[in-house]
Order: sequence, then C-alpha cells, then structure tokens
Amino acid sequence: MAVLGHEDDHDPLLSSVSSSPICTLPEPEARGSWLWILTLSAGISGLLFGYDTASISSALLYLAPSLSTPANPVTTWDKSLITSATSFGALFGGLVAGVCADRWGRRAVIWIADALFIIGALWQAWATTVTVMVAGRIIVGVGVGVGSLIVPLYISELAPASHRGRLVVISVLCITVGQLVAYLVGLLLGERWRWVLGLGALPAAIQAAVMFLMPETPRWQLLRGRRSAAAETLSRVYGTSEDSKISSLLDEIETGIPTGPAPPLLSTLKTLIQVPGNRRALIIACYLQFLQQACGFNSLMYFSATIFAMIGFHNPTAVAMVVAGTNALFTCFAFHLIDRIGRRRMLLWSLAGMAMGLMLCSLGFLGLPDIVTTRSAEETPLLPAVTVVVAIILFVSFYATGLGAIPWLCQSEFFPMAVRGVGTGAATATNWTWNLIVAATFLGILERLGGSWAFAGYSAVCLLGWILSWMTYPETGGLAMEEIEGVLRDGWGVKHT
Ligand SMILES: O[C@H]1[C@H](O)[C@@H](O)[C@H](O)[C@@H](O)[C@H]1O
Repeated sequence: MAVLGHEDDHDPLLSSVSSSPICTLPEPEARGSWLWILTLSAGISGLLFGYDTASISSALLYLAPSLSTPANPVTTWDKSLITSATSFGALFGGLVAGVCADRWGRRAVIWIADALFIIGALWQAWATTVTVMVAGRIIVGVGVGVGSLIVPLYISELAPASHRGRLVVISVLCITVGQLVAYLVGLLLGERWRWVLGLGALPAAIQAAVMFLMPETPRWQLLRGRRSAAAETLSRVYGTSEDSKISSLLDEIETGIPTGPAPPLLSTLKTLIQVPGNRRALIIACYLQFLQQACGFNSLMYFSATIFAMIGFHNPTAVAMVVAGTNALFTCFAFHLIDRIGRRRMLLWSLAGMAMGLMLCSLGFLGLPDIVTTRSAEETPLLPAVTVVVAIILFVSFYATGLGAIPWLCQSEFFPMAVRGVGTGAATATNWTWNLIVAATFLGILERLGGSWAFAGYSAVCLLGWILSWMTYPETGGLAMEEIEGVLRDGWGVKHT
C-alpha cells in the first residue's frame, strides 16, 4: 500500500513538481486500501476498453468462415468495417457521455457503460452475419467511449489531489493490461473467437455489481445540492468524521460548483468556448488527445503483427506482444513518476523520446526492401529489421511514460465543474475521431508511401506536439481541481523552468 500511503507528503520529488500553490485540502488518513478498491473497481472499465479494442485482432483471423454465406463471403472491407465499428461507436459514446454524466451522475453512467459492454459482448459472440457483428461492435464501442470518459472523471473527482495523477494512471494501466490480456486470450483460445469476444461480458458484470458499494462523487453530489451525501462520501475518502475538516473540504469544492438549475446544453457550450480559461482548457485537452492518436501508436497496437510479418518475422504475433507488453510495463513506470516529477516534464520527455524512436524506425525502414511485396524472411536484411523492432520498443516506452496517460488525466482535471461534462466529451470525441482516422489510413499510407515516410510523418506530429506542449501545457500536479481553473484563467500558466 506504500505507493498510496503517506510518504509523498514528505517526498522532496513531489514538492518539486512545481512552484504553484500547494493544495489546501487535507491529505487522506490511512485510506490507502479504500482508494485502491475505488480505483480498481472503476479501472475494470479500462480493462474492458483495452480488451474490446484489442481482442478483435485475433478474432479477425478466424471469424470469416462463421460469418460468410456462399453469396456473401467475408471480404477485407468487411474486416476493416468490423475493426473500425468500435472506434465509431466510441466516438459517439464519448460525445454524449459527458452530458449524461452531468445529468444522471457519474455512477449511473458507469452502469450504462457496463450494460453496453455486456449486451455488445454477448451480441458479438452470437453473431452469424457481418451486419450483426458490426452492430455488436458498435454497441461495445459506445460502451468503450462512455467508459473512456467516465472512469478518469470518476476517479479524479473522488481522489485527493496528491494521489489524483497516479490513480488516473492506474485506469490507463488497466487499458494496457486489457490489451495484453486480449492478445494472450486470443493466442490461447485461437479459433474459438466467439469465446474471445464474449468473455468481455464477465468483467463488466463484476464491475456493475461492485459499483453498488461505491459512492457517487462529492462534486456531483454538490452539483445536485446533496450536501450531506457529499459530506458522507468525503468522510469515507479522507477517513475522517471531524466536522471542521469535512466542512472545509465541502466549502473548497463548492467554490467550483455552479449554482441554480442545470443550464441548457447550448449555453454550456457557449460558456466553454467564450470564457478564456475554459477555451484554453478545451484547446489543451483536445490537442493532447489528437496527439495521442495522430502519433500513430494504435497503428502499432492494431497492426504490429502485420508489420512484423511484412519485415520477415516468423512469429509476428509473439513479436507483436512486445508492443502490448512494453506499453503495460512503462505505464507502470508512469504511475510511479506522475505525481513525483510532474505532468509537464513527463509529457515533454515523452514526446521528445517518441519523436526519436519514430525517426529511428523511419531510418530502419530505409534499409528494408519494399515491405509490401517482400514476403520471405530470407530477403530481409537483419540490421534494419532489428533497428525497426528496437525503435518501436523505444517509441512505445516513451509513449507509455507520458502521452499514453496524460491526455486522459488532463481532460478530467482541467475543466471547471460548470463545463466538465461537455469539455471532457469534446476531448474524448477528438481521441476517437483520430483513432478512427489513423486505424483507417495506416495500411494505405504504408502501401502508398512506404514505412519510412509513414513513421517520419508520425515523428513530425510528435515534434509539433512538443512545441505546442512546451508553449501551452502548464503543470497541475499537487493542485486541487478547483485551483487548476485559476492556472488557466489569465493565460496558459506555463512556467518555463
Ligand atoms: O491511453 C490509452 C492507451 O495508451 C492505450 O494503449 C491506447 O491503445 C489508447 O488509444 C489510449 O487512449
């Protein structure tokens, strides 16, 4: 429990995160285990996000005979449709989840995601035609989109400031573990693809049950005027029933809560765009989500087996597992670092390292013959092939240590309560839009421009991201969510140290 315990209060690294004001909220007392339960139970959605987006890659190898009819055999186009249907559904889910979360509460929306995961998983397992399968993938996708927004939001609204970063990173860690598990299950179950896809229903059912034991977030409870319920939740989170502490916490949170009835959507959208601080939060959250996808990481996640087969590896699926494994491993590293060295520093290092890894990968591809036409390992020169693998591992490790997690954290902590739902919705939708674009264009780019240009292009995106982040991404580590609003109120709040 040490990682979530008290040591950080005296951690010199943590206090060097920034020279910004230190959080005024008291630290949790001996609530380590409770925070773990909270995070792991909410993190199951991350597991499902990862599992449902990655399990299709192994299922695709085997599902064609079961979904084909003599008149309609499964085509490559059908396979692309089946793969991208999830991202399409997620785009829609991400857009509406924020608004629903403001109306019905965070917990209710987690249950909605669970229902979608369960229905979608079973639907896919029983699919007998491509159309039915695509419908199942869209249902699961909506669940993934809803879950990808609501879980970091739920965790960050419940967590104390000093632990918020690491707790949200755990939910991203769950995504990466879900992706790894999906590859493993796919490898183990092989052609029993219906089981591979149907299994996604199980963790969702467990989460739906566990969420009955979890509280609503105090911020949403206050938004709905439920002060005594919020006080009860806070006393669970902070492990204290001392009235003076709880009421000072409530007062602190209440400063960020809008009063009066919920305004119509259009006026919330106006507040999001017209108020300078909100607009800055929106710009940062959206460009970070854009960068996370446009850097091309998921083209490796979804197609690394294809790439490794192209450059001549005999067991491409096993090599591809390296991508998922490195991603999960280095997300653990991010977990360890985030609240110690700070978000800004981690993001800048991450983007610089990714740009380097991708450039190396691009150079490696220069030494390879035309990968689209080359089919045998004998034709592949060893050095460039090894360079590509090493470069990909380098890229993935830097990605996982920063850009893989920070956009989710940023979008759940940057928006003031009044615009949190629509703001996080817009950022989540940006993520899934670019996820869809990258997944749909990667193989075409590889075919038309070749690996060298493809990866050089992704590297340029990272460089652009570095410049943008250097200019505009402020440090928010250690600040209460209500204090972050102040950082962006009169400018970008960046301290160039
Ligand atoms: O944060 C996650 C994580 O990095 C996953 O590995 C990736 O597949 C997702 O697209 C991303 O949103």
